[in-house]
Formats: sequence, C-alpha cells, structure tokens
Amino acid sequence: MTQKTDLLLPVLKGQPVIPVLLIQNVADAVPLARALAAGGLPAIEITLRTAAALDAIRAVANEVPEAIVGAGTILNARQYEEAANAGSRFIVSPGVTPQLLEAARSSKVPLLPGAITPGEIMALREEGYTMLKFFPAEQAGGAAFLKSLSSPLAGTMFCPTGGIGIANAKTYLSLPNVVCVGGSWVAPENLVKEGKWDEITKLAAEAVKLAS
Ligand SMILES: O=C(O)C(=O)C[C@H](O)[C@H](O)COP(=O)(O)O
Repeated sequence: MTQKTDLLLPVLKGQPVIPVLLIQNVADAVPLARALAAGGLPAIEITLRTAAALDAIRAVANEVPEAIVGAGTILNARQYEEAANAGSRFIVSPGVTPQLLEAARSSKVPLLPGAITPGEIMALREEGYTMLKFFPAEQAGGAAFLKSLSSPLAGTMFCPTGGIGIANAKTYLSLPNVVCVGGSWVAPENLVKEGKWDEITKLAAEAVKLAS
C-alpha cells in the first residue's frame, strides 16, 4: 500500500478540521497542541515555514501524548526526513515531485500530497494515492470545483485546505469526496501570541461541531 492509508485514514477521519499551524515561538507549541486537543482536535499540522517548526514538532511529540502531530509545507526529501525524525506522524505537502514521492515510499510516515488538477490527481492515483490535499482550495475553484471531481475521479478523497473558515467549512464537509478540511482559523496568530489558550480551545470545540 503506497500511501499507508492505515496510518493516515484514522487521522483524517478522526476530526472534521486539521488545524494548520504556523509556530514562531517553540514555547507556544505544547500549550497550543494541548489547547486544540482539549477542544477535540488532537491532530495538528505544524508547517515547516518557520525556524521553530522542527523543534515545535519534537516538543509536541515528546510532551503531548494526546496530540497527533504532523508536519506541513514539506517540499523536498530532506524536509520529509527531518520532519519524520522529529516525530511527525503524518506529512502534508502542497504538491509533489518525484523526489518527494520517493522519500514517502522509503519512509514509515504517511504522506498527504497536494493536488488540484485532474491530471495531477490521476498521476497520484497511478502512484497509489487515494487521499489528497486539495490546495489552495478556495483560490483554485472552491467547493464547486472539488464537487465536480467527485464523479469522474470517484475513489479519491480530499482534505481541502486554503481559504477555509467556520463560514464555508460545512459546504466542503458535505461533499462526497471530502474527508476533512484543513485550516488555520482555529489558531489565529494573535491568540497564539497572547497565549489565549482557552479561546483556542473554544474555537476547536466550535470546529468539532461542524461534523454534526
Ligand atoms: O503551508 C501549507 O502547507 C499550507 O497549507 C498553506 C496554508 O497555511 C494553509 O492552506 C492554511 O490556509 P488558511 O487556512 O487559508 O490560512
């Protein structure tokens, strides 16, 4: 099984929203992961877009047993390995390259690769991928675009990410080819900066209700 869906599927099916996190300060990682898990969102994606990201992943993996930490914005094989070694339990990429797919093949940690077009999706199906990130969701055509892929490309499931918030998440979640959505709205930068963890727990709990 190329994609290791046995590891990936429980993560994606476990909650309607995967928080996409930009962590500037390593010290924020553990309280943030705890706050999101307390609200019902244990799986989180820490993007490798800051210098603190790998240490943040390591801290959450070591100190927050209730969390399921993943790494996002993985662009190449080196980052894949670093993120996996730091304790990531899943890897998310905005798109794929042959080197990235090779890194995924030789790793124990599953990849959720990004794709938009029918051709990109078909190429990933040939590689054995059935669960994809649809990125950037709103900008690329939104829920209407994604819905139109559900019949011709039946069997491929998506986690749309990019431009999704509490107002439009439900539209995506109601599509037959959506398993969950990704978004940064549950952990706004200002609340993280101010350490308002209780408010983040409330946003997470509100997001969990989207599933009902
Ligand atoms: O870096 C990545 O891998 C990304 O996924 C890019 C964006 O951070 C997400 O798409 C979240 O987007 P917003 O919820 O619109 O803030």
